[in-house]
Amino acid sequence: TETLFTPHKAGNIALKNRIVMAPLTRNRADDTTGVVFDRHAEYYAQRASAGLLITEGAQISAEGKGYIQTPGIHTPEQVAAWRKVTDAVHARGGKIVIQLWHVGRISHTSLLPGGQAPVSASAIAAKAKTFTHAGFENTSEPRALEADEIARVVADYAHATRCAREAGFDGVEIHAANGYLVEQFLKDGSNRRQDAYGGSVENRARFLFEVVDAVVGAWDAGHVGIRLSPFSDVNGISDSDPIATYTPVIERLDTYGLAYLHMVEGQTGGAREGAFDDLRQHWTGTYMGNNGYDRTSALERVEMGAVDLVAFGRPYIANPDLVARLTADAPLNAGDTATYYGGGDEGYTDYPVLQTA
Ligand SMILES: C=C(C(=O)O)c1ccccc1
Repeated sequence: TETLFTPHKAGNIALKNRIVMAPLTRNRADDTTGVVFDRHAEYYAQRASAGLLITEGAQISAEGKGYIQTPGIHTPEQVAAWRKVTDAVHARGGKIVIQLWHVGRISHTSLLPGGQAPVSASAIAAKAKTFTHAGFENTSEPRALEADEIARVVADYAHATRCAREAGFDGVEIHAANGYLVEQFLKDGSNRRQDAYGGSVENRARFLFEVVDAVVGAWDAGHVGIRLSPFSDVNGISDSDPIATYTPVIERLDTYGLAYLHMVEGQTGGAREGAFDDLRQHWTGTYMGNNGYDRTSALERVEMGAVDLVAFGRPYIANPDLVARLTADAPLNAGDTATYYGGGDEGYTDYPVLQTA
């Protein structure tokens, strides 16, 4: 039978086990250039025993940046820096994809070129905060993208995909979750457009599918995953009927033959709530479940076929050798929340591995 520790092929990506490192923003990249450092190669390589690593969100453009010290995947310097990470992970037999991120309105004028306003589906400010040089601040009032600007944003996703391929990644994950740009179009609480990108579910999903078409077109479906969070209201996002919105979206995504669907099962990093198992029925490809998994629930949901892969977030911050610990049913290190975001090696590359007897 399939267990947490048996191999699995997710699209074109062969995984040695079902354990995935979920995307985790850690705010340790160079804030001016968006490049990652040697410590990033060490951090990801330490965790290479995972079946799949998903990097922290990496912005696809300067406009897509929403927090201090998050990395980019859209300039030659960023590509060269990420190359060291993929080489280090591959040298340890690991597989790694990069999460393509555009924050939309979850940003601040101080983080954007020329102090410009963040962009979104509509000019509706999020009830959310972000990390700026002044601390934790309210996100800025966004402007609505003009219809004729959308093609440029979609092209930025394709460009970032080509950069990811050049940097040696095994694939990309489209960040379509957690209240960022794609969800700002898809969910009805943040999209009041009167054009072809607003109103009906089909119109609100138009941007999502233009992004999927562009990313798949820049590589191929088997190297592209997508992350959704239908039931999360993180970052001030909301949808009045997630089942009505996401059922047709997932049915149509299923026709692409993507590498995987990564589902945040409930509130991001919170309650496991919402009918995610109903939505799963519309997906025939590889399904990656995330949110609050522990060893027992991971083993159970893989063995009953509820999920194919399990993405662990916080456990991977403090346990580089999570696979060994889950295999041995060993205790896990607790994470130090004070060093989750920002800083250097402390609380990043210095967590201890299990001492084998
Ligand atoms: C990229 C994030 C997400 O997807 O929620 C994120 C950003 C900042 C802090 C935590 C998480």
